[in-house]
Amino acid sequence: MAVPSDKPVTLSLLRDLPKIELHAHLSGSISRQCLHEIWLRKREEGKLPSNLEDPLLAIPPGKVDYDLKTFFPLFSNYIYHLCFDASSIEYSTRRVLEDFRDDGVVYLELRTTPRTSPEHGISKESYVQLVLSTIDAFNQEQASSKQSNESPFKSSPMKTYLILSIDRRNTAAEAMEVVDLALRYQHRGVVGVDLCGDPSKGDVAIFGPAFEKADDYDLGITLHFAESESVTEKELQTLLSFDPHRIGHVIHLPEGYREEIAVRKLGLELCLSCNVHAKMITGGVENHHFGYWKNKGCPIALSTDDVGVFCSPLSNEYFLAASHFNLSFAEIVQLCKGAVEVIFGGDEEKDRLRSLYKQFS
Ligand SMILES: CNc1ncnc2c1ncn2[C@@H]1O[C@H](COP(=O)(O)O)[C@@H](O)[C@H]1O
Repeated sequence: MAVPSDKPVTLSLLRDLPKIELHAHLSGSISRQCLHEIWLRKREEGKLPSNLEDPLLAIPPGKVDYDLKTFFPLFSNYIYHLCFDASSIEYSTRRVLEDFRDDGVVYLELRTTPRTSPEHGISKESYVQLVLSTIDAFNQEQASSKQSNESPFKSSPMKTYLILSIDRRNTAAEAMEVVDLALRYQHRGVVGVDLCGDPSKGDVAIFGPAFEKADDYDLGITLHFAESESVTEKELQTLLSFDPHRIGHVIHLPEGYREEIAVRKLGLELCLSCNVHAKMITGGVENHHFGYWKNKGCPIALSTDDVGVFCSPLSNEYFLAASHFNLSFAEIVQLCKGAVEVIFGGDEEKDRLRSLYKQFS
């Protein structure tokens, strides 16, 4: 039965709406509550690095005003000191998956930067294996579990895939290592590679060979693009020369780039709350460049970026878009349908998602 698409757009309707999340960083998606639980457990086991503050104090609930200067150190100075061994990486990954599923996400591309924790026997490869085995187990449970009847929409299990991130501080060799890992685990659900990290760091030109290889072997390519005001045209040209399928944030664009992006019909991963709270844009949601892009023909995937830090689940991102840009439910569904076309998970997944959205008249 078709669901009428003129329903009033409420947050609860948007929670039930089957959603696609394409831009979510694993470590940034861990809730404070989950970090707190890990902290308690590590303290009990006597494994807590000395003086590591309780997450509920270090990242106080309700605090979302992290800007680009205070945001990146959260990971290297704090979160990675809590999630450093197999049990904490597995536990946090699972909780992240549950949070997305509980918010009505039916297709998730989670991204993470392979990292090492030598004292705990974690190499970049075993880190990727740990995350993938947690995703595998979750995907299997999902496939075999009964879906809730409470939702007004025909529900579907959440299916998760992995994107491996190259950090802008990586060397060319480290970037190539990420691509090689992505290729080695393509058969286990790694679908793409990303370029992320502090936009004030590094020279992206050194990553050319890594992205060329990713492209040669049909990995999806997504790049953080024009995140900071200091971005140069040279950098944007270099990034476009990597032939990305999707780009994230897409904020500080010099003249001419909008047209180029529209001609290429690149998938845009737009993160409203993150950009507002981190002051990456001037003003509030109503000033977000989603307003510019919404009718320009590029598929848009509204995304959370780091829901653990900015505290706005995907349903809320859709709600913000609907309320600030006056979108009807039919327009929201249309937005979701657009995102289907730029997923990296292959034709079978696209068919599953297309048929899911067919229920809306
Ligand atoms: C403003 N938004 C952003 N811009 C750029 N990079 C970001 C980001 N949010 C997160 N990351 C990248 O993701 C890592 C944490 O997750 P993983 O350990 O990889 O799972 C951060 O260290 C940063 O490099």
